[in-house]
Amino acid sequence: MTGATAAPMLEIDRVAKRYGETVAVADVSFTIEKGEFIALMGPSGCGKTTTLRMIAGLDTPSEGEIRLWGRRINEDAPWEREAPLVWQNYALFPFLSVVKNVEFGLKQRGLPAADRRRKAMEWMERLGIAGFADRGVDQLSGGQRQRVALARALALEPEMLLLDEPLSALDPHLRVRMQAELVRLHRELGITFVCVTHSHSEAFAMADRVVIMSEGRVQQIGAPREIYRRASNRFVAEFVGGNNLFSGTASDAGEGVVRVEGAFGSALAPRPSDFEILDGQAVTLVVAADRIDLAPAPSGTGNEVEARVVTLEFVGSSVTVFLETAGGAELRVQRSLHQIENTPLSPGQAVFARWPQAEGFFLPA
Ligand SMILES: Nc1ncnc2c1ncn2[C@@H]1O[C@H](COP(=O)(O)OP(=O)(O)OP(=O)(O)O)[C@@H](O)[C@H]1O
Repeated sequence: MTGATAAPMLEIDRVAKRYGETVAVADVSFTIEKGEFIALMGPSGCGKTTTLRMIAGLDTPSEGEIRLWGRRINEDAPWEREAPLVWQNYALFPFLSVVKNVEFGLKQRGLPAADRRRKAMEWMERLGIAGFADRGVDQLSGGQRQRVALARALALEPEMLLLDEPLSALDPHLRVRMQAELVRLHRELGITFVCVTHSHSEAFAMADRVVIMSEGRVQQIGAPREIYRRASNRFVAEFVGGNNLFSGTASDAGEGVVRVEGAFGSALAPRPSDFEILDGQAVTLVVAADRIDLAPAPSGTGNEVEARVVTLEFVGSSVTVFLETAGGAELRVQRSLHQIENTPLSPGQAVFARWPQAEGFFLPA
């Protein structure tokens, strides 16, 4: 459409979806700009698939409005929207060959046979599956099937591609490769991607912005780094993982600095600019586990907490050190395997956990 000057590509405006008594989506608003890669992420049942289905036109909102380039599309049927959904492999037609699967949408659109074959082959070449054109889809691996599903959707040249857990059926090794492939395709094609996932690593590795949902509501929207480094509430801080949430009592430490004292020990952190913290108020200080250092002796500078190593957890080349502070609070620190090898730690060992003042931030009450 013309005339709509700065309207975002897609607007989800106070959308709710109820199925009888069940509230699948309570109140969701966010916008998507053309060319973005958006990930909808949250725990099972938070309403992310329902949100995607409403964007696709497979479900109609009970309340609110969905606008594409400023135009309400609540009542538009899926085929009236330039947004084919790539579901997982089960959505491929097992009785059709690979090329017929890829051609399917083009045939529905009435494209002549020669044109749709040419277009299908182009996309299959691009996705590295042209060699399987005449195979049945049940003779393909998970990754190949995922490529067929992608080729089928992309052949329609959508403005926006909606992906529901596109990588969940793949083994971990293949998942990482397909993840890189999706990022590459997104960059090359300039199409807007909206992807539902419950996987942190997928969302944070692929998306420009992540929408974190819980119980049918948006908890935070932001670039992956922003969400990791500045969770806006307790749910997000806990959900993204890797954070310490220290409870304590606040007191003024002068010059834009707040002191927090609690079972974890005592620490200073910058006073937040967007909400107030009063003396004596109960607060939660967040410090990312990978921003804390461990040392055998106190240095006498910065935030320092005495603690004892409880256990170590090794996942790949990353090590999480679980500690207990002198006051009995839990503390976790993330190290690389390399760091642990250089400075071995063992359960029961006494250490000093330290972090720069600026690394801590407060959650709003
Ligand atoms: N057709 C339906 N009828 C009744 N309830 C539904 C329907 N679809 C979804 N729900 C409910 O709405 C809530 C949100 O579902 P939704 O599928 O959107 O969650 P999700 O975040 O995608 O979860 P998952 O990661 O498990 O797929 C759930 O409690 C679900 O049981």
